[in-house]
Amino acid sequence: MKVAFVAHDQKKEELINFTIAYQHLFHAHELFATGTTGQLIMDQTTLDIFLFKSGPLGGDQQLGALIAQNDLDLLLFFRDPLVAQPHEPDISALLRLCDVYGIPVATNMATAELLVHALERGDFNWRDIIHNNRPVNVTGLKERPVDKQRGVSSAAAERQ
Ligand SMILES: O=C(CO)COP(=O)(O)O
Repeated sequence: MKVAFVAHDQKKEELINFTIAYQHLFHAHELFATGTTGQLIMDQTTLDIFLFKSGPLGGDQQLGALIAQNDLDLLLFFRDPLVAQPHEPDISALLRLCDVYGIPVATNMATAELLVHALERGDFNWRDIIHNNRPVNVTGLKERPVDKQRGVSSAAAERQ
C-alpha cells in the first residue's frame, strides 16, 4: 500500500516516535511524506521515503495530486490544532480530497494507531481493487503511480 506521513512542527516528534515503533510494518509499504517530516523520519528510522516539497511550499498539494489520481491508500497527518498555519488552504484541500476519494486519514496518533493495526490485518486490501481498475485518463493512458525515483508518473517517465 502507499502510505503518506505529514506532521506539523509541534507534532513531528510524536510522528517520528510513531514511525520508530511501527517501522517493521511500514517497511512493507511504499512511503511518501512532505519534505521536512519525511527527512526527519528517515534520519531516525531505516525507512525509505519519497519526499515531496515541504508543506508550506506545496508538499500538501503534491500529496493532494496523488490522492486525486486515487493513488494513495493511507494518510497519517499529525495536525497541530493549536497553531495557525500559513498554508491552511492547502491543508484543508488535502483533507477534503481524502473525503472526495474515500482515503483513510488519521489526523492524530490515536486514530493512526487504529489504522495501522487495520493495515497490518489486511483491512486495506480493498484498495487493490481500485488500483487494478484504474481509469483510463484523458491521454488515453491508464493512470500510473508516481515513479519513486523521478517523482513523475511512470507513464510520463516512459515518454521522456
Ligand atoms: O506543513 C506541513 C503540512 O501541512 C508539513 O510540512 P513539512 O513536513 O515540510 O514540515
